[in-house]
Amino acid sequence: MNVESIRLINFRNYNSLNINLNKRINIFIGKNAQGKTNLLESIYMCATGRSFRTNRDKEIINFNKNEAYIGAMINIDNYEKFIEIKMERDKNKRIRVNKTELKNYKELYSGLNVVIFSPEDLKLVKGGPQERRSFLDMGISQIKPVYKYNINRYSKILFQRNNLLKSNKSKSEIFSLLDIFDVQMAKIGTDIIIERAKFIEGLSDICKNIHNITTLNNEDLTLEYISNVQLLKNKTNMEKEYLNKLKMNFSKDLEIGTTEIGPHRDDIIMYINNRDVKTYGSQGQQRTVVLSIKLSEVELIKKERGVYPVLLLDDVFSELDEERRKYLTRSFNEMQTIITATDVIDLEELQNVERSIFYIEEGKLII
Ligand SMILES: Nc1ncnc2c1ncn2[C@@H]1O[C@H](COP(=O)(O)OP(=O)(O)OP(=O)(O)O)[C@@H](O)[C@H]1O
Repeated sequence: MNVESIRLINFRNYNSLNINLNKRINIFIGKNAQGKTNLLESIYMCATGRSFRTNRDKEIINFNKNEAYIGAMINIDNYEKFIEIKMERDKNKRIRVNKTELKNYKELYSGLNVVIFSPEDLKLVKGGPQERRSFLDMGISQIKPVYKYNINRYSKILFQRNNLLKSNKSKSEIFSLLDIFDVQMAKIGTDIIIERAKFIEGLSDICKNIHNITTLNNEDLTLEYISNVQLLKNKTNMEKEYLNKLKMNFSKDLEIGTTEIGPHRDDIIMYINNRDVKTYGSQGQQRTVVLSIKLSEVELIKKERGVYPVLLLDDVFSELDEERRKYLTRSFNEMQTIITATDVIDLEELQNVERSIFYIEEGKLII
């Protein structure tokens, strides 16, 4: 799986860019604020349909323009696919796959899997639960299109349910009107929780090994998935329990004007040697945990899809010590890797692997 070429028009600080990527290693070098992360962002968008930096597409359009375009030729199992995204101010973006426009831009399943690793990912450990849920959602959606569909439906129902809770209708009227939402919520929410638990279980197994290696057997990393709906083997029973919990919590939900029960409150706890990393981990330990999780995601995608994803590394080399840098470098032996850095980087472990080096200045390629 690889990105063959990318074309950007009025995308952030790129007025116009056409670039053919190497199947293996691509290194983009440039000073700060020249457009390196912007380029990774455009590739990420072709894979997932959205940015990893913002939910507001208009931020992506060049300051002085009204529309932006990304076109990427991708190769999946030797089959080429052309993904195009067009963004206009005050309009929803439009996405085309092989020249056919999607009815809904939220339905993009490009088949291109990407894993991004950047210094910002420290939020995965240090940030709030929202960061970890978003990691789960982006990760699972790339492997399972139906999950993405369920997440969109769940968000809509949650929004409607919360609006009803805040409305000035009588308590009994709200209670009876909620029924239709609750049944759907319990059904879709159960599917979401089951998928998340499966994902964490798979990730956790791989993570244990990888983290053992990245810490020279010093640390035992475990990931625990937390939900306020109990995970049961029998899906029908789980849905029933979930529905029951929603009903039991009705008075409290009404009082606070929002829904407390469901996967929108899920979290992941990460432990090193049985201690919560968020609370007790040093900055270096937290960084290594993120590295282990990201590399585990790569392996999980390989396991689920049979091919490696494209790895996007945003300026991470300067943050890692020698040992971890070497480990990371060896891990992208088999996949297309797109790296950004402010200086030339030395990949001595991969001397014989083909690579292209690009220099970026003010949104332009310097030849
Ligand atoms: N919508 C936009 N229109 C034009 N320029 C933009 C837009 N959004 C961001 N930029 C510009 O893009 C540049 C930042 O690009 P980017 O984040 O890719 O930098 P970078 O090369 O990765 O830098 P660093 O090494 O500091 O992370 C900034 O100069 C910023 O002003």
